[in-house]
Amino acid sequence: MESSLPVVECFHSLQGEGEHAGRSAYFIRLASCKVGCPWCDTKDSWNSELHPQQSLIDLSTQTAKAQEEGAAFVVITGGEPLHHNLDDLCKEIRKSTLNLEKKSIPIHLETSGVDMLSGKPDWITLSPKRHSPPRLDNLLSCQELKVVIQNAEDLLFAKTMADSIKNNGKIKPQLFLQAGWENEEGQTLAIKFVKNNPDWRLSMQTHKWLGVL
Ligand SMILES: C[S@@+](CC[C@H](N)C(=O)[O-])C[C@H]1O[C@@H](n2cnc3c(N)ncnc32)[C@H](O)[C@@H]1O
Ligand SMILES: Nc1nc2[nH]cc(C(=O)O)c2c(=O)[nH]1
Ligand code: SF4
Ligand SMILES: [Mg+2]
Repeated sequence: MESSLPVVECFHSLQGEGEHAGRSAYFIRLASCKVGCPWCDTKDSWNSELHPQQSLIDLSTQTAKAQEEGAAFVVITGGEPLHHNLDDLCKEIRKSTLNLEKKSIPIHLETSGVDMLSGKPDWITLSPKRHSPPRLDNLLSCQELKVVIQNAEDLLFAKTMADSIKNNGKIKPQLFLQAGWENEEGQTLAIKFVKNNPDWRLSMQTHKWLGVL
């Protein structure tokens, strides 16, 4: 049982990436990541000791306030959020955001998928990493697969991940390539691949282009 979690930041913005890009979302960025991607854009989140603990009640109250202000869903990200057990956080969020129709705010999760799933998210964005591949059960339960492309090996890895889902899974996630930020090679490779492979779409980090959080 967790009553608090280390938090880097919480903010209300637009989802910048993937299928839900452009929609109003409240972000909870949990600290801690041991996956160690060399090009990670949130390295400040890795060491959880640098970030204060916030109570689950505070996090869910903030989420309920954001919902009142228009957030269509909450995104739990990090760091690597599944380094923590998310059951209690998600329970609190569901309780605080329950409306008269007995519906709670949808909970979206951004994860590399290296740890066991928790929290029963409504939407899982799985961004698998070549040097630290995801658990197969996570791969088979995601709604979107979003592979960051820095070089040609990453494209082969993206295809391998999609094939594993096709060969083992029942659900068919939307497939995205996301070019490494400020990586021209990644961008060129991703655009060419998507042009030739209509099952795949390009995910832009639109918030970075716009200069917002
Ligand atoms: C910072 S991660 C946090 C969630 C989780 N640790 C993960 O990797 O999915 C959020 C998203 O940003 C992506 N990302 C991180 N650094 C990036 C970069 N330099 N360029 C493009 N995407 C990046 C990740 O692959 C992931 O999809
Ligand atoms: N606007 C915005 N959209 C995002 N989608 C995923 C993000 C993340 O860091 O997980 C992110 C982020 O940091 N900002
Ligand atoms: S798994 Fe996510 S947070 Fe961790 S290093 Fe990789 S991109 Fe960064
Ligand atoms: Mg981000």
